[in-house]
Amino acid sequence: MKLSEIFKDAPDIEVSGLYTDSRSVKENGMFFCLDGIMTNGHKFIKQAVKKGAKTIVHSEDIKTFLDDVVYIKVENVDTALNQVINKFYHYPSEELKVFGVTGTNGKSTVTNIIKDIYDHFAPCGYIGTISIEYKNVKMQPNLTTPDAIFLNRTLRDMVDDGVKAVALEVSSHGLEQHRVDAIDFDIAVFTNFTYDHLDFHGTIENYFHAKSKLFSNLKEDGISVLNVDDPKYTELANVCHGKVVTYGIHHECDYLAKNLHLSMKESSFTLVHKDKVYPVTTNLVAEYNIYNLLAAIAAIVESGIEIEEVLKYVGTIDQIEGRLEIIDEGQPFNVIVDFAHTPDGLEKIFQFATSITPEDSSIIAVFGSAGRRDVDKRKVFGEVASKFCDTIILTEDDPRDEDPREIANQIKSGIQGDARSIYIEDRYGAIRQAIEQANPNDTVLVLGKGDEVFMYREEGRSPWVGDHNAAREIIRRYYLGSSIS
Ligand SMILES: CC(=O)N[C@H]1[C@@H](OP(=O)(O)OP(=O)(O)OC[C@H]2O[C@@H](n3ccc(=O)[nH]c3=O)[C@H](O)[C@@H]2O)O[C@H](CO)[C@@H](O)[C@@H]1O[C@H](C)C(=O)N[C@@H](C)C(=O)N[C@H](CCC(=O)O)C(=O)O
Ligand SMILES: Nc1ncnc2c1ncn2[C@@H]1O[C@H](COP(=O)(O)OP(=O)(O)OP(=O)(O)O)[C@@H](O)[C@H]1O
Repeated sequence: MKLSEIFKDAPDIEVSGLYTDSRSVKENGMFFCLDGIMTNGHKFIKQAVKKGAKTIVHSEDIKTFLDDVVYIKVENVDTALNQVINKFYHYPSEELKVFGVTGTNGKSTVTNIIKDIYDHFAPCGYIGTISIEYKNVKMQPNLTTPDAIFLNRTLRDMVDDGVKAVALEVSSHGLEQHRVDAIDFDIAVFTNFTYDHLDFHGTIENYFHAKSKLFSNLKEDGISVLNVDDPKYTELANVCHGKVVTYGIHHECDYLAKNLHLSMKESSFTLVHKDKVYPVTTNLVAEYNIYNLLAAIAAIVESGIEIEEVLKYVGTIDQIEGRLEIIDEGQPFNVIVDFAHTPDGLEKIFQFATSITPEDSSIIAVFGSAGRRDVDKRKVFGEVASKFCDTIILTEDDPRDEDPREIANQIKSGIQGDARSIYIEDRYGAIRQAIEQANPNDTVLVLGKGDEVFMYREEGRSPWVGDHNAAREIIRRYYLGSSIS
């Protein structure tokens, strides 16, 4: 594309690509100087030019102008970037039905359910923590919500590949850092709001404000799908732009689940919508997943698909990797791998474990807490776990450059009552200990990493076998004593 097609009165030079990182700039690229947390893109103009940048978009004054480079000064580089992205990639999100899902917990689950169901009607993509997926493409993401350039390039690829809708996980970081400012959202979904990410946002108010941007910035004919049972519902409803629809279990709402029956294998409930009742049976288990399912059903129905059609597919939703993943190798006790990594997420999975574990049996939980992230939640993890668990095995979970034993001690400081806790640094060893000590009917919970097959250590991201693979292998090899196929 020509620079003159992007900026009025600019020279007629070719722009080959858009970049915010000087290290990845290519010949004839346009480099945007963003001010970040660690550093400032304005410092890397020389490097960007050396790598081939011919246009620099900046907001700060430039001391030395380099030859053969076009400098474009703007008021706000983030705003300019998002406007240019849309021109450069030809407004891809306007050609898609875009579902944006935000909230503390449940984003991956709700987006995956939306994709799973919507795919029955038209090809739907998914972008989030677990993967980036559409048609035959499946990629491992670096972030939950990708940076704006990558995100819009991917959406353009989706459109060109015939994809009609996308379910996008929208993190509070992504909202705060303008990663989704170029996206034309049709439906914005709110799951819930509890404590998380205060290391980044500083205060709970800032965290909520970041989340609420998805709804307050929605277009006039956009639709917000809100959890009526969440304490933040009213506050959020007040800032929503466009139509608001609600879902829930405990308050009157547009998509109401009543008469819940929950078991280890499936859940059923009566869905009340527009004075009609629909019996629903789903393979999703645990009450919080009823909320996730309601959010997805509401979003898809509001996007224009008949409710009767949508409900045909809720019984066979694909297992979402690492989310309440039941590991069944024939052992006489429950083993569940789950991505719970917030106090509320932990509480919810412990409640589920309590509901499936006989009173005279034990709940054994294996978990840690991430290094360099939300230090204050560690003690709370201990408090929550000790309310529900008989044995707590503390272990490493993305320690980064922190000492995992010190993190475990901070979790331990919250443990109260009779719960027994031990520390086994090696995560594989910790899972093995839990499985070897489990008695029939006990429940073993392996929490915090979900489907992740990497671990952030001091030296960076290193491979990890994955909790689900570790649990399966340990059950077969050490518990059942059979060889691995
Ligand atoms: C805290 C955070 O979100 N940081 C993101 C942010 O980094 P930053 O603001 O520190 O950027 P910076 O390093 O100061 O650099 C400023 C600018 O200079 C540029 N630069 C920098 C160095 C250089 O040599 N050349 C250069 O051009 C950078 O590309 C950037 O444009 O902008 C970067 C570029 O887009 C992101 O890669 C980076 O994500 C980091 C890697 C990250 O780990 N983010 C996590 C916390 C995150 O966003 N997580 C949420 C999900 C959370 C959840 O729900 O669990 C997510 O959406 O993934
Ligand atoms: N609706 C919910 N309410 C409370 N907890 C939930 C809910 N849905 C999922 N969880 C818990 O949170 C964990 C993470 O779920 P999920 O990956 O869907 O959330 P997320 O918001 O995408 O998290 P992240 O952005 O950190 O990946 C689950 O493994 C489960 O323990």
